[in-house]
Amino acid sequence: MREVHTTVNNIPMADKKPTEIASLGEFGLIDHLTDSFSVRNASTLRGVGDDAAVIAAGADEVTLCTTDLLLEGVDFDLTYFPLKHLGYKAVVVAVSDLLAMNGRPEQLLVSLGVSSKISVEALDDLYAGIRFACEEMEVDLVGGDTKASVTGLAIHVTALGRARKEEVVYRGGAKLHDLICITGNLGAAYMGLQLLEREKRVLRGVKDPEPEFKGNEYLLQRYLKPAARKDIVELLAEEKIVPTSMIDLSDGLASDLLQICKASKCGARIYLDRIPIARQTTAFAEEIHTDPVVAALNGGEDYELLFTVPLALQERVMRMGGVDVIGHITAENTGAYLVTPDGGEIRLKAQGFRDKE
Ligand SMILES: Nc1ncnc2c1ncn2[C@@H]1O[C@H](COP(=O)(O)OP(=O)(O)O)[C@@H](O)[C@H]1O
Ligand SMILES: Cc1ncc(C[n+]2csc(CCOP(=O)(O)OP(=O)(O)O)c2C)c(N)n1
Ligand SMILES: [Mg+2]
Repeated sequence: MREVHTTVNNIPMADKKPTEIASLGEFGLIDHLTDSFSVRNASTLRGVGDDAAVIAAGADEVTLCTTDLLLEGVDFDLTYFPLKHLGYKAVVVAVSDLLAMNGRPEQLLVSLGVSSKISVEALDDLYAGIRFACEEMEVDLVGGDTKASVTGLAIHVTALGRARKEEVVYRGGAKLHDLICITGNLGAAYMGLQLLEREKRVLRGVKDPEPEFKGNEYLLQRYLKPAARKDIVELLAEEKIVPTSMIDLSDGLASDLLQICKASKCGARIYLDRIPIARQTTAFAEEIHTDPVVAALNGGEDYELLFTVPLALQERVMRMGGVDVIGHITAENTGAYLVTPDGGEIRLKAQGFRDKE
């Protein structure tokens, strides 16, 4: 009998074992799946590869579009994640990608996969959080889709925004000697997650569990109710600063800075003692015998902004407040490094949450 040779993306299926997703990693998988697509419409100014897609809307304006999927058991655990907070966070995760393009968020579409164990009251709580986020970030809920789910809860948020064409900031615009700036502090959300997971472990099987969160409230807030930095995008506009590149910190500083380096074809030096880390993050990291810097580099879910500006804008950036300069852009062939206080250099590796999966 003749052997059948089907090919999928040029992989002969009859001769080869199926390729495990883990061998590509998430970013490798996205590239593998999307590489063979070309852009057909002149209105698609930027497709796959940045925080949001950029679509022409008139002569000077663009529409920005991004989508994020949150899955129960993967992105959140309903034993300790209040639904109101979850609704709020789902909006933040999507809106943050529009802000990372220097855009104004305007509309949201929210789709749900709802498992039978979820009550109408629980969904009311989820939507109270979504409503609160819509009011705070001045966005309109304009649609979505609702289905029963046979697995857990799935929340899928698409966010649309707008920007002037020349003000859109891409990942790929960082230039040699630019300053690397970040907002807020890093690693707190990851420590909040560690705290919640610890209390869940300790209190497993206890009838009326009373988790111990005293002194760590800030960590919980950063994990359960992160802020989208719309204030920073507004401040940048007030100061008339258009960053050369920008990304939101969802996957951890190391992984996200490497995305800037890859897209901008550059290297980077960041200084360990300049990475802002909150007191509670350091204290809790010590308590559980982990390194707060590792949490900042690889923890993820901070939803702060990382951007680069020309050296000449240092004073203006510092004047904004809430922004720290943590390093500078170097030539591509010098790689991306973390410089320790004793002058040691550690090569940055993408060890974000997703790369460990
Ligand atoms: N399954 C997919 N099909 C097409 N494009 C995708 C897919 N998954 C992710 N992307 C695109 O790949 C890029 C990187 O995705 P991701 O790292 O999730 O971005 P972000 O962290 O900013 O949300 C984005 O432009 C995103 O739209
Ligand atoms: C139960 C649980 N386990 C692990 C995590 C950690 N976690 C989930 S997503 C994520 C980073 C963001 O990744 P992704 O959803 O791919 O965001 P994107 O880059 O697409 O914006 C992290 C650190 C979590 N929040 N909850
Ligand atoms: Mg992003």
